[in-house]
Amino acid sequence: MNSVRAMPASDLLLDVQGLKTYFHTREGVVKAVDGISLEIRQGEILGLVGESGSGKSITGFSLMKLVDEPGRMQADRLYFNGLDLQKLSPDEYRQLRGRDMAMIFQDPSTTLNPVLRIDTQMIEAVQAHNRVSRQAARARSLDVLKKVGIPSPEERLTVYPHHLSGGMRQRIAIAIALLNSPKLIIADEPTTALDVTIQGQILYEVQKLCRETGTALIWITHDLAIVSGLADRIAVMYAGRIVETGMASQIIGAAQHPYTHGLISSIPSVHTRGHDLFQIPGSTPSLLNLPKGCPFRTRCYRATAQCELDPALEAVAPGHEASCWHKGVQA
Ligand SMILES: Nc1ncnc2c1ncn2[C@@H]1O[C@H](COP(=O)(O)OP(=O)(O)OP(=O)(O)O)[C@@H](O)[C@H]1O
Repeated sequence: MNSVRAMPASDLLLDVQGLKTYFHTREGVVKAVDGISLEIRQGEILGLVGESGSGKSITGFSLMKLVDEPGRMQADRLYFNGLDLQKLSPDEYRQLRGRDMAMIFQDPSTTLNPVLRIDTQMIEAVQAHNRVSRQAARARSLDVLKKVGIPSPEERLTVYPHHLSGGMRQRIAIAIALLNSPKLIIADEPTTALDVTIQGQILYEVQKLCRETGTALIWITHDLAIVSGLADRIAVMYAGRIVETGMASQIIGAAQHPYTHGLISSIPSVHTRGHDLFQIPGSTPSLLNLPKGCPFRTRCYRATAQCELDPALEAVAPGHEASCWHKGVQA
């Protein structure tokens, strides 16, 4: 490998500084990810939250180096497990994917090949990264299927994806992500299309497995409620930027950014039952035409003329940062 392996600093697994992914389109430059920084420790669970179009999926795809043309990605620093990801060859990146970092997509058919039986796909996924026999790869597949709560796993192994329900297909896709015990899993809203009860079960099982194996997890969602009980830390994204980040308790209990206040107020609770739910006024601005300064200012109840200048992401408490000129807990 021609990549630089730095001395792994403590238990830091992912160190991203100034990540930008821009799409150069006919209409102009879409700044889908605009200079974000993320640090993830081994075994840590991070919730990446924001409305549709805020750049969450593109952040995940960028880390996996799966951004298609016309997307261009660059970073000031992009280290994973001591490896400088920007120095990896396409082949080295391919080796890393599925072995050390894996992604669970919104739609399981992104992972599953419709014309191959589940056992063929799982055995191939194990053998792509390990010199083991078919028998050993099959045993590993069976073991992981049991871990993700698949009933009658022996039978499921012998079927094609279309014989399974949507929930079952997503569990298989999750099992494939877990097959090679990666150090990091990026889950991109994998439960959104599923029934709420199944969503809860899958979420609980993935979290439990990650805790057991020390796997770090980035759970991407538009639903702050989902990650509030699951994540160690939460990063809130808006218009391609991280606008607030902190421990889950800091975000839920002492949010500083008006956008985070809005997301929290939108969470249904027993108190809102039968009442209209709060909605953040307006909609996400086009990334082609963002307002000058703070991108949230056109929808913000605290906006002043000062917000026409860019606010920096600043510490408000140890491990808690927000980018707002008028940061503070909700009155
Ligand atoms: N190939 C592309 N060309 C141009 N713009 C793109 C492309 N792919 C994504 N984008 C834009 O990048 C922005 C961020 O998209 P992204 O999918 O990351 O949002 P998201 O927060 O994950 O939303 P969702 O929850 O709807 O998936 C959007 O404005 C999207 O239109």
